[in-house]
Amino acid sequence: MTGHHSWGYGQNDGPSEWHKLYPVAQGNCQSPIDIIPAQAIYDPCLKPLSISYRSGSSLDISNNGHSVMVDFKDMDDKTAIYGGPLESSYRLKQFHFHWGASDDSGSEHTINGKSFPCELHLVHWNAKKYMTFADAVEATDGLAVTGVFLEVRKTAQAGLQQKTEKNNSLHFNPTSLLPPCLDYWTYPGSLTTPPLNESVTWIVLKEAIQISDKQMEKFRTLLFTTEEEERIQMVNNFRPPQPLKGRVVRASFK
Ligand SMILES: CCCCCOc1ccc(S(N)(=O)=O)cc1
Ligand SMILES: [Zn+2]
Repeated sequence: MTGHHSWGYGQNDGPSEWHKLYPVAQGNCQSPIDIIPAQAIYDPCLKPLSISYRSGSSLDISNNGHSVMVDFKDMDDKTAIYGGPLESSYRLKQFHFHWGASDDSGSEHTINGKSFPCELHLVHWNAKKYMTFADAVEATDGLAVTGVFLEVRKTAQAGLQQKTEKNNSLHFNPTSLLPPCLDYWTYPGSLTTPPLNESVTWIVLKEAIQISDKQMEKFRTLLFTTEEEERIQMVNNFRPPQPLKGRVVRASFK
C-alpha cells in the first residue's frame, strides 16, 4: 500500500483506480448497478417501506471533499426507516448527493442504462444490532441506503428550496426529499465510494423527485478542493454501474 493518498473521481484517482487501495472494489456485491426493471423479481413478501423522519434535527450541511452532505444527530430512532426488505429499523445518519457536469449523467444507479442528473442517498445504520455507525459499516446487515433519483424540471421541489443559512443549523426534513410513491427495487450491495464495504441493503425508489435547474446549478458551484488548492469543480462524483455477479434485484411492485 503506497502511503495514504486520498481517492477521488479524477483520471488518476477515480473509480478505475480504487481497487488498488480497496481490493473489495472487484468484489461480488458492489454498487451501484444498472437496474433492468424487466429482470427484477416482484416479491410479494416485501413489506411497504416505513419511513418516520420525525423532526430529527439535522446538523449543518458540509462539503466532505467528495459530496455535499447533511449529517443527522443519530442518538435515537426518531429518524429511521423500517419495513421493506429490512429485518430491523435503521437510523438515519446522513444524506448526500451524486451529480454530473451536465444533466445527461450524474446518478450512480441507472435504469435500463439511463442515467439521471443527480441521485440522493439517505444513509441509515442498524442501531438495534450495532453500537456505532463504524461497526455497522463492517457488517453485511449493517447499512440500508435509500437511493432517490433527481430529475431537473423548471418547477422547484419545496424541500430543496431551504436556504443554507450560514452557520445556522439546518432543519432539513428529509421527508420532503421523497416522492409520493415509495415503490422500490432492492438488492444487496456496497458503499459506492471507498472503503466500498459490502454492507448495504440498497433500496432504490422507482419514482424520481424534481429539482429546479437553479438547484442543480448550485450543486455544480461546489468544489472538490480546499481554499488553498487550485479550484476543481465538484461534478461527476459518481461511480459507474458495477457487475451484478448473479445478484437478484427484487421489486416491491408489479
Ligand atoms: C466508517 C467509514 C465509512 C465512511 C463512508 O461512508 C459512506 C460511503 C458511501 C456511501 S454511499 N454513496 O454508498 O451512500 C455511504 C456512506
Ligand atoms: Zn452516495
